[in-house]
Amino acid sequence: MASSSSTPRFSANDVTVIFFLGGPGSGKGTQSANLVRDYGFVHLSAGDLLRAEQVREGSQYGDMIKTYIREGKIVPMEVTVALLSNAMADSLATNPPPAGTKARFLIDGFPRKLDQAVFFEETVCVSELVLFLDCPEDVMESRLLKRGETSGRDDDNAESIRKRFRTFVETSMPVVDDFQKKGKVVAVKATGSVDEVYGLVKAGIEQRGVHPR
Ligand SMILES: Nc1ncnc2c1ncn2[C@@H]1O[C@H](COP(=O)(O)OP(=O)(O)O)[C@@H](O)[C@H]1O
Ligand SMILES: O=c1ccn([C@@H]2O[C@H](COP(=O)(O)OP(=O)(O)O)[C@@H](O)[C@H]2O)c(=O)[nH]1
Ligand SMILES: [Mg+2]
Repeated sequence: MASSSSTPRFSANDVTVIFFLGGPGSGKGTQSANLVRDYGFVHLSAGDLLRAEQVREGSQYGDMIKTYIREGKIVPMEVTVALLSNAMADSLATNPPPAGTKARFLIDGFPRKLDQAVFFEETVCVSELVLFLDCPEDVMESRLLKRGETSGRDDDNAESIRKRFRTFVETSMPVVDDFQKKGKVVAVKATGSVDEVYGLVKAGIEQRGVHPR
């Protein structure tokens, strides 16, 4: 039987996609800001896009997203992949990369499940690298509880954090392990200060040929 093959919406010849993974509170959002500043990445946080969709007037997904996020569950991938794909298209239309350069997308907090990784790479774009922040749960927990004092996020509480950790171990780490087998992972120890972690991040990606822009 002929196998069906789809062409991704964006060619890896035109855009560079780096997935940015790590447990909740490992520092993805914080380090993303550094990477945007120094490497010209467009930062797309799957969680931020879902939270924006949750409160968007007229969204049919608002209640569903709210429940999934509070329970630390993974929103059905069609929703998240559509948000990411459309955000990439919007960015390319409104803020194209300098002539002769490829647009760089840093996709933060995605893919969190193996089927999302496969679906995204088949339909949107093949990734170049996976940057992984490796951080123990006790460190992530204390960061998240502190973040919860001001974030206003209804998943930054002890009960939701426990559920998010469970989802991360059971569902998201297998994605990292799969990309590891393909030789695509740059793993960084994320327990140091923000500056220390960033130093390791920079060294890791530059070793893979990603340089400041
Ligand atoms: N290296 C670090 N040391 C101490 N606190 C950190 C560090 N990196 C991030 N934080 C803080 O920890 C919390 C979680 O970081 P964040 O970047 O939002 O992580 P993630 O996006 O992976 O959940 C934030 O309040 C952030 O300010
Ligand atoms: O691809 C994704 C990314 C996020 N989420 C949901 O959004 C929440 C928050 O994700 P975010 O990346 O913002 O959390 P962080 O890791 O930064 O704390 C997750 O727990 C999930 O419920 C999801 O369903 N699919
Ligand atoms: Mg984040």
